[in-house]
Amino acid sequence: MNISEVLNSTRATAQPMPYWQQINFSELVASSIARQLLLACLAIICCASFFSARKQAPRFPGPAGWPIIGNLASIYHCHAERQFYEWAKVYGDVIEVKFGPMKVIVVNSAAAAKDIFAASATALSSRPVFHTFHHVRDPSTSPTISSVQKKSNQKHDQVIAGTLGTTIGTASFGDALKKGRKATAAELSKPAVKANLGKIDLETRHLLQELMVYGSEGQRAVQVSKPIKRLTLSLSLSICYGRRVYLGDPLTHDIIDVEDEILRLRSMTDNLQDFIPLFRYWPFNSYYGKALELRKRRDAYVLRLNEEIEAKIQAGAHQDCLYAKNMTSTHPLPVKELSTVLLTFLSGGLATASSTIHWTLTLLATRPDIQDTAYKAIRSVYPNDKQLFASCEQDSEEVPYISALVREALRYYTPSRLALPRLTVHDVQYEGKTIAEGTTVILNTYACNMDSALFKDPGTFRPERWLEDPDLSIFSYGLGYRMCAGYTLANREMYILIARIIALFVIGPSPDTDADNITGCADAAHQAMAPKNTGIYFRPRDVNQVKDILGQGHVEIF
Ligand code: HEM
Repeated sequence: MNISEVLNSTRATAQPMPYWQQINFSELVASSIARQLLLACLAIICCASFFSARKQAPRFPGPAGWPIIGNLASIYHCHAERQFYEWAKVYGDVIEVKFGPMKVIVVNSAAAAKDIFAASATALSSRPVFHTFHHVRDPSTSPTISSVQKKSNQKHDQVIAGTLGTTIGTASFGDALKKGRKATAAELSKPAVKANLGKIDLETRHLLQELMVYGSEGQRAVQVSKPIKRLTLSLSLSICYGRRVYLGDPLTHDIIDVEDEILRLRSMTDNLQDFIPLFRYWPFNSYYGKALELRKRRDAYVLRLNEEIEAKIQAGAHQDCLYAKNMTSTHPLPVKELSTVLLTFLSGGLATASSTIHWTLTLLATRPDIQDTAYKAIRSVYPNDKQLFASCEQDSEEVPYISALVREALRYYTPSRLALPRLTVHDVQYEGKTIAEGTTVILNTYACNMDSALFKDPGTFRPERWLEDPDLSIFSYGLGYRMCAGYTLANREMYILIARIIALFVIGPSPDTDADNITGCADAAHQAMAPKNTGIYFRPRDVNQVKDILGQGHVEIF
């Protein structure tokens, strides 16, 4: 057979068959049955969720949700706090929404927050447990073991929460929490903060020096996000381990980045797999690998910090710090409780205090009028910078306008806009309705801080409101039993830093600076809301005076 014959014979055999002959009836029947079965299953799931939603009539009003996903489509990856705030205008202060199949109560007004979180404080003393943060399916029993999961030989019942230590803010109610809270509260009390004023002095001087150097004495805009985070991290580490951190050290960046990513995994509105199990089996889902990697990196630096300080203590070369105090105490905390306290310090204020400082500087950059008022207020109390810097050792805040400015920044920007979710351990009654035991409750701190029944013109940034009425409530630190434990430290740190920056520099915006509390956010769904890192100018009011005052502290920033 020659080539043309071969081609002809192939063509002959490749003649298209009649359509009806091509149909494989057995495959068709099988695939259509499979398709119908799939459709039937979906229909059953939809009906079941629809009817179960109807059967358990919601005790609190709220927007209608979709089957399976509930209201997640309206709050995923966007400003959920704003969406809840808008829904509250339609349905009332306390609303019920669905995160997948899970019922969640969201509290959106100052009055309701006080009634529920303050009046029923012990009933709201726990935190819910989430799949990504607390439990991840054991890979040995999982049908979808990813390569990352296979590689790791750790126990997988807990991922982030099962690191060398756990934090107070994520712990469920129980004896361990009570002990951890007691130990942490002691280290964050007023006297403890007073004992650490010298550390706040040093760390704020360090930041001022960085603003001079990185900003070429006011010639260049400074990307302030990392320097501010370094400050808050270094403060925590010097309190806990007697060691400081520098931006030139990769460890600093590692801790800042890991803690930031961990907070992202804790966002209630950004982790669909926490509420819709189907997403845990989506083959391209990277959350599991991410969670394991973060845990590994966090364990590595906690271990490194512990080993370092132990070696220093043995060599007698350590600074005064919590770790050393515990080791030499007659009644030391057990290792687990100590780890909880240390890790709580490390992660507690890192993002929240940093974003409040960052927002305040962003606002000031766009509001020279507020800068002027603040500068005059400082000068009326401290005629020169030496007096201002020496006042750091004082126990009180002597410039009321600066206290009011920080408070207004906490209110208007509300860095932790949905606080941290709570879990009820008893039924809670509110206006004749019941929030049942075991319900997840969210305090919309943003909505409470924007409540027009409490604040006149809530959408306006106006520090004076706190001078007119110093007893106004603020919700940025949460409320009740699990309220923020670190607010005294955070307030002191922010007051000292902001007063010093305003005294030394004129703050200016870069072209993209956006101080709006919604459009200016770097990430709409982050657990700690920070502004975009657009760059800010810090022009020394008097270069020689700044060098003189900073030179007195001998701060090395590298
Ligand atoms: C501007 C700075 C800060 C803000 C806005 C802030 C905000 C919050 C919020 C909203 C909560 C949840 C409260 C609730 O559930 O009602 C919280 C909890 C907590 N914060 Fe802060 N925080 C800040 C700084 C700090 C600092 C500096 C520390 C410690 C170093 C800290 C330690 C804690 C702890 C331990 C909890 C958990 C309390 C518990 O669950 O019992 N915070 N914070």
